[in-house]
Amino acid sequence: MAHVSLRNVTRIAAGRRIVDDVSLDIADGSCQALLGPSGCGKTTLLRLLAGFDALDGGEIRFDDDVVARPGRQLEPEDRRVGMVFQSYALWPHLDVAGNVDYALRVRKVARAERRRRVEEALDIVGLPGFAERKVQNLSGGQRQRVALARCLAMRPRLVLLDEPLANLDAHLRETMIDAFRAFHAASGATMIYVTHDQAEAMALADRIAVMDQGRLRQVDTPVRLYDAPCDAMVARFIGQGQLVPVEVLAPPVSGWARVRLYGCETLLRCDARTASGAATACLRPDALAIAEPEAAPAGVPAHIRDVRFEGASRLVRIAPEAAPQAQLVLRARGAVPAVGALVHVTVGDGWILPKAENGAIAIPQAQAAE
Ligand SMILES: Nc1ncnc2c1ncn2[C@@H]1O[C@H](COP(=O)(O)OP(=O)(O)OP(=O)(O)O)[C@@H](O)[C@H]1O
Repeated sequence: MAHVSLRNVTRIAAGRRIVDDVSLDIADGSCQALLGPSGCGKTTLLRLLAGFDALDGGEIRFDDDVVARPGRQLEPEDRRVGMVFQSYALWPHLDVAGNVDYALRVRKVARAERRRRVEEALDIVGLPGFAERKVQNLSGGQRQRVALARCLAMRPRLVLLDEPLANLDAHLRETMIDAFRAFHAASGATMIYVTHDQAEAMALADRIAVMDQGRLRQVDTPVRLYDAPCDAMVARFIGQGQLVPVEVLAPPVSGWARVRLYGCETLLRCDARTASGAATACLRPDALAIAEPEAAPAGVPAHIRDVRFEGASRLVRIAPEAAPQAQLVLRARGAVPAVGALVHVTVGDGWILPKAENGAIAIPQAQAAE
């Protein structure tokens, strides 16, 4: 286990700051996700942690050890870091036990201890009895479990995972999330999990760091990220957030402010520093609902533009009467009036984005997991 600390970490490539002044504390034994769109710098940050790339500025520490700073670079093999990649990186000519055992043999761990660790690791990842199977005959999910077992057997203090489920189909991904949780519980290692899939990050991580263009936008618990995004990028990226203009009518009371939204008054959650005046709110499809027709008209009058059947629910696109160009999406559970019908849309929940201070984005930098 290790407490990981990054201070002003910067990596420059081809004249660009592809990791730009990243500071982050990751608590001992926690699972930290790095989440962001393609090209935002997550893999580069992971490579800096592993020691595959050198940084151009800042410092990385594992507990009290400085493992990287400009001019000092601890070799990857001396960092006690385990890696799990989307490509599995298994030896095709070895059987399952041979793969799990390989690095232990290189490190000259005693035979009895090796056998015990391999057996234990295969049990934890759900592959008991697979020791003598050839890896070529395993499915993608089983191969990834072997890669996890190999990592577990090494007892690393830090495990770096780079999109480990990207090659698996949706159903397998679900079951593998349980395997990762078991892995994390059994190893007690600090985990840093890179993904562009927010559902994966939410299901696994204690904390999520959202990255964009080399920088951290928000570091928070999954619940806080969903409920209180710090800016427009995070709001849109997480949970299909939709940004709408509102007018805050009065200063907030106990975290709620009265706002005017498309001509209707409603209450939205907000930061205590929210001021009256123009603001932007984040509304999620699940928090909007079509009012019952027999109820007294309340909510935002809007026309139904489009309905998409999704099995358990319908995704409904609406255009507010007060701003027909603005389209909002809501998720409805029951029957939906026909396209073109006028309905009233109620807002069950919404969040007013904090204002940027002095042109900079107000980033909540939550401390490492308690
Ligand atoms: N050695 C390099 N030289 C030049 N540019 C690089 C180098 N390595 C990465 N980049 C660029 O830096 C940016 C960040 O790359 P990185 O692979 O870290 O992103 P990512 O968030 O992991 O993306 P993905 O999810 O697509 O893997 C990209 O624009 C990439 O093209």
